[in-house]
Amino acid sequence: MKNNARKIAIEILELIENEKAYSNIEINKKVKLLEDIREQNFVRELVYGVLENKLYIDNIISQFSNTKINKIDNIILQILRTGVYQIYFMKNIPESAVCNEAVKIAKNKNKKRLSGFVNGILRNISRNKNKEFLPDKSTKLVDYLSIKYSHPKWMVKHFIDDYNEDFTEKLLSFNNEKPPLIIRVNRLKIDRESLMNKFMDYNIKTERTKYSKDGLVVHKPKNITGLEEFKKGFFTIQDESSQLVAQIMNPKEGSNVIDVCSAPGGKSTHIAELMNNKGSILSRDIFEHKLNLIEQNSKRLGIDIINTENFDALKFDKKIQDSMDYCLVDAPCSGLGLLRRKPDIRWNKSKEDIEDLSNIQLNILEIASKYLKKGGILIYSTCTISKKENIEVVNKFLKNNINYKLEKIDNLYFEDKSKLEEGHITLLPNIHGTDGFFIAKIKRIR
Ligand SMILES: C[S@@+](CC[C@H](N)C(=O)[O-])C[C@H]1O[C@@H](n2cnc3c(N)ncnc32)[C@H](O)[C@@H]1O
Repeated sequence: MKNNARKIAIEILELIENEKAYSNIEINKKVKLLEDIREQNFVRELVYGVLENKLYIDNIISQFSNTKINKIDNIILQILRTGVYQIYFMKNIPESAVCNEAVKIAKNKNKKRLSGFVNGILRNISRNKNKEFLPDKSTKLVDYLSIKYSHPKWMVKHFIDDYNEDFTEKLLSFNNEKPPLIIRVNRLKIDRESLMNKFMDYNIKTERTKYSKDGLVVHKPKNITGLEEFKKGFFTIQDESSQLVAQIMNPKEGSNVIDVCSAPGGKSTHIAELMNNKGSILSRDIFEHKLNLIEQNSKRLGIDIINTENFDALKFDKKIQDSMDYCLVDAPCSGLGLLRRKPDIRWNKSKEDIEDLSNIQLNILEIASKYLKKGGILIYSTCTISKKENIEVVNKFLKNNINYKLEKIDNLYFEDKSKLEEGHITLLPNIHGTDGFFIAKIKRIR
């Protein structure tokens, strides 16, 4: 069983749990061991399926195991989780095959002693697979939502506090759906309609995005980064909500722009495209190695107005004070708007992170604002829907800085017109169908 898809998925899950490895990086590394594309997709489905349904799956295992979940040997636990996922969510796989394969993997992993435990539990679960074992919804709502949709309890409470119970249930359910693939058309090289036609030549159907003027939804994507059009820089993979940041900034050709947290360059390169590659963009990040990604992306997209620099946004840089027409703070954040694309975030963030991050965000915003000229535009964005990291940061900033005010957003279609008037929008996954995002447009008035 050298390159067995189930075994590879189990090894990836073990690395994610024990070493906090990133699912997308580990999957991309390990699926290369499998030649068959269907086998590769099976690994993806198992890893993401288990990560998205971990609490639900563990709750089932705990009904049949005398050993507590946190006392079960880690490899055995991953074998059980992938087994339960297949039994409950992949109904076309025969359950006997699921149990037999799980036992074989346990033996192969030198856990022969525990293979009987695996066999007993999975066979028992398979006999009872129509039961859900959920807490009572009316008396234990947070526990119910946490287990049913597999989000940690603190996160469920956090969403209920920020929004409400009904919204939270819809959001959690949406976070377990498969996200679509969205791309951004590079206007420097091609227009949206022409790129749609090129995709048609490959029999790939695309559709214009609802909010972004540069976006396309790609239906049934097949290895699109292998296409000549990608290599030639005709498009970038980027969610629709993230595309709205540069769109709302709406920078003029020839401007001076700074992006203080810019890697891997998704928004810096979009800003350059909107500026018709004329002007100057200073793209900074605290991680030197990530700056290479911005350079690679710029080269592919035909952009030469971006200069990268390794610089800590928490440090003030006097020499560029009052010099920028536009400034972007795409701040480090909890990522709670990305739970559909990155289920690992559910398990590696804590409530305390939100408090810590909101302090960092405010500090970065305060410092970055000093780089703007009078009349300049400051965009603050995050990929979270947590109010503490979003509007509350902006309000604190405005309270301390009377020379800045929120500015009306006048170049975007958005259902809630009052938010456009106020100068900030929040994209909510279950309402707008995008990743969760917050974008505020602030102007330096004095
Ligand atoms: C949300 S990501 C930026 C994504 C990027 N704007 C894009 O569109 O591709 C936040 C970035 O902030 C960087 N970062 C975190 N702390 C920082 C700091 N103190 N100074 C500068 N960059 C920082 C991270 O390395 C990360 O690349």
